Amino acid sequence: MAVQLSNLKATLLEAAQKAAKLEEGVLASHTVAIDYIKPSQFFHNGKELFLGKRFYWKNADNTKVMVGQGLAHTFQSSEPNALFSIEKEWKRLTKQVVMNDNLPEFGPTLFGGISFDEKVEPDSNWSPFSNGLFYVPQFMLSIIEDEKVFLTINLYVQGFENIDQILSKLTAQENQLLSCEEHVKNESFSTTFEEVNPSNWYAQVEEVVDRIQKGEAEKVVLARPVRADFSSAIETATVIERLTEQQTNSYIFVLEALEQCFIGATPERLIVKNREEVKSTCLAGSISRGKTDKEDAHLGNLLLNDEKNRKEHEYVVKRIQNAFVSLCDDVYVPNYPTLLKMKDIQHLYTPVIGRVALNQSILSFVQLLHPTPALGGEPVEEALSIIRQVETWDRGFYGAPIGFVDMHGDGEFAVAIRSALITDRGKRSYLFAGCGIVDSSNPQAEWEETELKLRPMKRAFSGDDLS
Ligand SMILES: C=C(O[C@H]1C=CC=C(C(=O)O)[C@@H]1O)C(=O)O
Ligand SMILES: [Mg+2]
Repeated sequence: MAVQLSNLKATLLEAAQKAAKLEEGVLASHTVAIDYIKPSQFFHNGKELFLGKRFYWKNADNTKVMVGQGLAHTFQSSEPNALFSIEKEWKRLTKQVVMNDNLPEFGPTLFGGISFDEKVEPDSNWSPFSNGLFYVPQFMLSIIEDEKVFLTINLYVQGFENIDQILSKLTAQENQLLSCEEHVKNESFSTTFEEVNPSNWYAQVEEVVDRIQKGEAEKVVLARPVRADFSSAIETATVIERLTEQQTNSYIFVLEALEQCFIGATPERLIVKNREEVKSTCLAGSISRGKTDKEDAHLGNLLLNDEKNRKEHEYVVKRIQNAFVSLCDDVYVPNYPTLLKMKDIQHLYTPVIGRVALNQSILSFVQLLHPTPALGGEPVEEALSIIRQVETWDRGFYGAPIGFVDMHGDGEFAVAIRSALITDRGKRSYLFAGCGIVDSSNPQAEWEETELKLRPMKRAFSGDDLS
């Protein structure tokens, strides 16, 4: 057994004492080092106990995996400015947190995301997510640099009641989560994909190009959904394993909300903050991968020198750079983009690095940066208003920030693209892909670009190679 009961009990009792004194709930957070367990297995082991209350996160440079199960505390907001109220409550909780003192650097973590456009009322598929949904998990597995493995148990404690009963329940749940009885299967799911209104999408791109040419906006990112129906309920852990294997330099994320499951493998970092250092990524401008190294390099060169793609990219660089300048002391941005290559696609890539005052929280960056022109457009309000008029479906959390913040206000958020919403008890899913429309965009080329962007999720769902 990983967690010493007497130690956990001491943490809970201390939190109970504090809660009684403060006359409000206090978060208890207890972390111990444990033996390695495959994170997809840990996720899978919680299916019975915690379905609908789980999350999964792997960062793109493969240095951190976090898997959350169960809810110690939920932050959900349907108000505008969801992040603002969530941050306020998070600060209150972390100020009073009680932790076991052997690993003080691993306090509690808040994981979740916000919707792409809080002015859009969530449709029935997205309503469990509201405008913002964040979890403090009851159990969290953290794997750092592939070797340091920790289990955190969090509990929101309001008084002394039933601590022994709570302890025995936590122990039983912990045993179930760490056991490896039923392995994750790698079965194929017979899948049919159906474009939701394809001909309409061509007309939408034409309309947006036309409106850009008339000067209503400079760039608008237009997206489209694809529906997938599975012959039998899809296994989320299987999809996680395939994405991990196939999208090695992407973030992999899952956020469950009741019966819905949002999942994806995105290459795009919105922001990472580690003490004074903050980094973002400008990712916009795309071309396919070549079949040979020579063809791949040739395509990369075409992309680096393509006027339309450079323009798409430049809007993103300018905006993120300006946002950083407003919050940071020092900002570094290279003069030219380089290439970021994934399995199916290559992108123009420019990192942005800054230094901030220690008391800035990552959430202020999320608030300021989202939506970047890689997902919204330029100018932002004009682009959002065109998206609201032209797209007839709800993006929900697609294209929006997803990630975590720790008790110091540090953390990391990715942009939730290359993603899908699994619904209908695993029998159906909606995949999403978008592309940056500028004055010279061609509907057919943009269609093909979104096809490339859909491939990782299609491959992970169907189990087919698609190469
Ligand atoms: C909107 C998406 O991609 C963005 C990120 C990288 C490249 C993009 C592009 O070239 O259009 C998009 O701005 C998506 O994958 O759904
Ligand atoms: Mg593009």
